Parts: sequence; structure tokens; C-alpha cells
Amino acid sequence: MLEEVAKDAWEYGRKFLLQGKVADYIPELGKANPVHFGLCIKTEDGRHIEFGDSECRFTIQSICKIVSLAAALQYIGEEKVFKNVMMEPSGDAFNSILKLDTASNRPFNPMINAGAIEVVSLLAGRFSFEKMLEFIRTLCNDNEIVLDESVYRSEKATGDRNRAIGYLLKSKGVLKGDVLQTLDLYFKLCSLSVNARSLSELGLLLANGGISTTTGKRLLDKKVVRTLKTLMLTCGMYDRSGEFAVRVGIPSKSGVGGGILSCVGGRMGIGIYGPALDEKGNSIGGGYTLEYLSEHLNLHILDSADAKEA
Ligand SMILES: NC(=O)CC[C@H](N)C(=O)O
Repeated sequence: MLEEVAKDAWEYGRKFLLQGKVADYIPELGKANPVHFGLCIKTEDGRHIEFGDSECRFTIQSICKIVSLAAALQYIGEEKVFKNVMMEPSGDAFNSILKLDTASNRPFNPMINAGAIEVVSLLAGRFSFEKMLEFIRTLCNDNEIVLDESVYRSEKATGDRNRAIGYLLKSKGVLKGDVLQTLDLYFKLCSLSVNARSLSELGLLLANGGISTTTGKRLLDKKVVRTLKTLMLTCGMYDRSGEFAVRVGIPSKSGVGGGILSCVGGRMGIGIYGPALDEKGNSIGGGYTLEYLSEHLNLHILDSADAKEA
């Protein structure tokens, strides 16, 4: 049953690929093949379902915001993190600088660039890139995650808007560390190569409240996981997060490399790769596939809450 629905969902999502567009504002990302499309689902009871280009490597991009926030919440603590960044959906594009200068000194949330850059600044003095690499490899149960050097160079060469955000945060006294060191770590984290399988593993870890289903070890505190999932639900799909929450209702985080990481509490982790993006920067096929899965497997977070109450 799950296998069949997953296959249908993958096929359904695939139909929309030609309506999307590969990101090219980071020139190296423009080389992706828009018809690549992979889905990987890992369930709590050990099932593993994959279709299409689920082993294809791509850069994690904005999905690294989950990893940097996880590290900051786990090792620096919620109080300090949310003193520096808010928890509100911004309703603006992920790389917008607008509200940062007009509405608030603190970035609106850790899922947009300004918020993630602030979170990474908290990590930059304490955690080397190598430490963060080890952390993400553990969370994703994937030792083959490496830095994609060409995307990193491309991103660094064209990252003026992100540097502008960093300097604006510094000028307001919100970012305390070194801007270029912070940005370097941010660009490297965005340029880590994952696949749909690694994302499904991280999704499963979150679905399982922070305990690895492979080793039985707790990797993240329960409360950290709850905070991550709440922010994924409210802010994880850029300025489409509200619509996505209504239509799909699965905590998810997307990246302009084409990845989507999703988790269904107590049930499954889902990883998607589809570099053809909608106009907000989310994998277009991925969004439709998740909508299909949600509808046919009753995965909307609020439906499941209702079902328990009934
Ligand atoms: N939305 C994204 O995936 C953005 C990440 C990208 N590295 C950037 O900072 O612009």
C-alpha cells in the first residue's frame, strides 16, 4: 500500500517538472538537470522505499538551516539562540533584506538567510567546518556527505546579498562575530552534497523525536526536535510556508538545490530531489508529491491530531 501510493506520488510530482526552473543565481546550480526527480521514504518500522534519482547527489542549500539550528539549540541553547533571532514567518523571499532593516533588528526566523546567517555566527567561533560536517553526517546517517567545492566557490563568488545581510546584522550589533568567517561557514554548509536518502534519514530522526532508529541512540533532545519541526511547519517552505501548511501539513524544509526534507511524526522521514523549482524556490515536483502523499496517506499534521482525539 505505502509502496504503491509512494510510486503514484512520485509519478504525479514528475508531471510538473517542466513547469519549474532550475536555480541559476548561484551559477553552478544552473547545471542541474531539471528532469531529475527522486523520492526516498524511510519508515519507523524499517521500510525503505525509493523511486527515481534518489541516489543522485546535490547540494543541501537551505536545508542546512535545520542542521545549523539543531547544533545551536543543542549546544548553545534555546535562550541564547532566540535572543538573536525571532520565530516568526517573514512572508518575504528567503534572501530578503527588507524587514531586517525596517521592521526589526533581529531576523524573523532561522529558516531564512538572515536568520540562518545569525545562527551560523553563533556557531562559527565554536565549531569548525569539520565538526559541523561530522554532525551532519551523524544526523543523516551518511558518511559520504562532502563539500561540493565547485558549488562552494560559485556561491562564495556570487554571495554579495548574503554578505550584505551579514554586514547589516553586524552594524545593528546583532551579529557579534566576524562577518566573513560566518559567511564562509554558511556557504560551506549550503554546499554539502546530500541525496534524497540522506534527507529521508534526517527526516526519520526528527519523526522519531531525536533518537536514531538505526542505533537507538539519542542524537537530539526532544525539545530541540519539537522546535525544529515547528519552524519547519511555519517557515520551512519560504514564502509558500502558509499555503504548504494548509495543503500538505507535513513539517518540511526546502533548498534551492532541489531538496526537500520532510518528517511525519512517529511514521516516516521523506527526502526528495527535484531541482526544477517553483517561483518561490521550492522543488516543484516535490511540492506536488508531498501533497499527494499527504492526501492519500492522511499525513496532515492536524488530521492525525484529530484522528487520535476521535
Ligand atoms: N533558499 C536556499 O536554498 C538559499 C541557500 C543559498 N545558499 C543562499 O544563501 O542563497
